[in-house]
Amino acid sequence: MQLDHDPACKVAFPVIDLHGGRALLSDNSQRRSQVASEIVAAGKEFGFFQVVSHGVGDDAVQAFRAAAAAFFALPAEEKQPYCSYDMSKRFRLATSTSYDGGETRYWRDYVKFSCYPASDDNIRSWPSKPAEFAPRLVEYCEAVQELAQTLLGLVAEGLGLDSGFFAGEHSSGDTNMSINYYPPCPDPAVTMGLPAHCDRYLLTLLTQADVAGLQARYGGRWLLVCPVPGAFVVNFGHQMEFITNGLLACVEHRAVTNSSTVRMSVATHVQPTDGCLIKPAPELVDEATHPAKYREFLFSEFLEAYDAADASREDALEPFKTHHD
Ligand SMILES: O=C(O)CCC(=O)C(=O)O
Ligand SMILES: [Fe+2]
Repeated sequence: MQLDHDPACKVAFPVIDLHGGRALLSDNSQRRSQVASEIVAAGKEFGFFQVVSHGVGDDAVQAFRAAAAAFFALPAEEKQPYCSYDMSKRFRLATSTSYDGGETRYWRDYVKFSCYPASDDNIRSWPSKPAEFAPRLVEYCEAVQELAQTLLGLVAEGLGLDSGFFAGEHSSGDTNMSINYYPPCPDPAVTMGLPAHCDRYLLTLLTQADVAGLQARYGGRWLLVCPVPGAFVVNFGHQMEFITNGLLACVEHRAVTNSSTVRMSVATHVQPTDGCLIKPAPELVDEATHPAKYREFLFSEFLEAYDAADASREDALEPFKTHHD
């Protein structure tokens, strides 16, 4: 198993300056349209990019990451009540670390939960310890949600759609968070952190602080998404690929482990409402030149197919293709 990225590869994922995020961008329409085209160009070429000067305060990022790390550091008996493999649980802690000696081994503990909005149901499901977890989560998610909407507006404009195109049902399902915790691993050469997959949602915003480990597919190989101080890594989920008729593809990615340092990634997944009708945007379809590659379906239908596809990008897309391409 070859886990390392190719050090001879000189390609790097683009780093895009958002000039302070929503407020600053809205004051300058020329700058806004330039950033929108940079985002769409990066999305078409790579499906992965990083944003800096994005308007989410470093304090909010650091404070939430510290609270999340403190959760993982709790004694096992305090975390035990959250431990579950029942996917319907609103907040659950699980591990994919196995000692069974199977072919590929994984080395990751994680929590998955609904992080936004701060509805009563969501708040009730969050851990009460450490005490800073819930308040720091609310702060972090409000800021990240605003950044997500800014990015979605820019993506829409860059594609020639109305800037509010993604603002309604496409992005107003409860936002999901995965906090992935990778302890130092005795043998990274034979152990993956997280298997290759595409995100099932619309848009993912991820922080990985300064520990490398995330790799994404580019040109048939795995390319490291190098940590950039203060940056959010942005990538598109399957829904963006459907809605843009394949223009902004979801790209496979995975995480590798290392033997010396704990790595923690915080992935925020913006998603449609369950009942949202997903279909290629009519503005991006032309029966003669760009026929619709995907049929219409409800987002809930996709979620079932995704689980059945077991992390295979092609198997997840297949039931929704029109076979025009
Ligand atoms: O740990 C990472 O950097 C990858 C996380 C990820 O891809 C996910 O949670 O969907
Ligand atoms: Fe992912």
